[in-house]
Amino acid sequence: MPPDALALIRRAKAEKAKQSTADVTPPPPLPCPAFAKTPPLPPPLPSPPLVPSIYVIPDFVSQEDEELLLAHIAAAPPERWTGGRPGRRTANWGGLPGKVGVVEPLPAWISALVDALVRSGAWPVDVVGGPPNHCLINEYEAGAGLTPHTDGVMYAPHVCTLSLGSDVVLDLHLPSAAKDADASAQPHASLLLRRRSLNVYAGPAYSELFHGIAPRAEDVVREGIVNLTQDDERGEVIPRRRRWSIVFVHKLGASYGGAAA
Ligand SMILES: O=C(O)CCC(=O)C(=O)O
Ligand SMILES: [Fe+2]
Repeated sequence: MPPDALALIRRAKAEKAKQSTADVTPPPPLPCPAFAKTPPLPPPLPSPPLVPSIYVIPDFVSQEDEELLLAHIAAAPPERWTGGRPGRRTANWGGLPGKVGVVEPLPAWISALVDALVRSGAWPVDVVGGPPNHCLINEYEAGAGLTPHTDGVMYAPHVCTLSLGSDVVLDLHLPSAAKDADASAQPHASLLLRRRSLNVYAGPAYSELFHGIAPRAEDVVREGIVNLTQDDERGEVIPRRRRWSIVFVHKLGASYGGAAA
């Protein structure tokens, strides 16, 4: 081989090595959202029967913080995500839902949100028995639904859910109706979850009601939605967009890296 061909090969190899080092250099970490103005927990919603202990806090996070949260979600490694259901995929932090021992602490950007939940009163650590130790993120394609379900006995009966990216109507079903219901069944009551709002449900609302999302391209602001305010225009049609929900729970008997207590 002529000497200049050898030199060319060496240079190409060196370039390739440089390139692969560049590929594995991680991008600079995204800043944590500030959550500077999270509003306090309002009184529970005035309830029809069997919908006590439900709160919806509008504008829980600012637009800037929503953008940062979505950037963090977009930066999550693909292996975090599990799919399978049409139109929805989920990612978990703090160990897998079925594993009682929490095998990882929450990352800084999620911990910052946990601190905001505790500060605002939405997560009463003493009542729940500890801070949130598991975080689940759902990503819904526009119009996708969620079968009515309860979150189960593995968690303390207190959940906070932050809605991002789109407004959606969440339906609440009585257990008797929910047993055979699909997501499109007539609900007992509904909540309008605006983007950036926080939804809290606890106690009987956690244990006794099923919650689900009907698959549909748009929601209509209507009676039967129990958290409407004077500002919500009755009859307004709200097209669904891609939506993310960040769900915080406290897995019972869990400890970082340890076995079940
Ligand atoms: O997306 C939502 O608001 C509800 C999510 C939910 O119920 C769940 O992940 O268990
Ligand atoms: Fe749920």
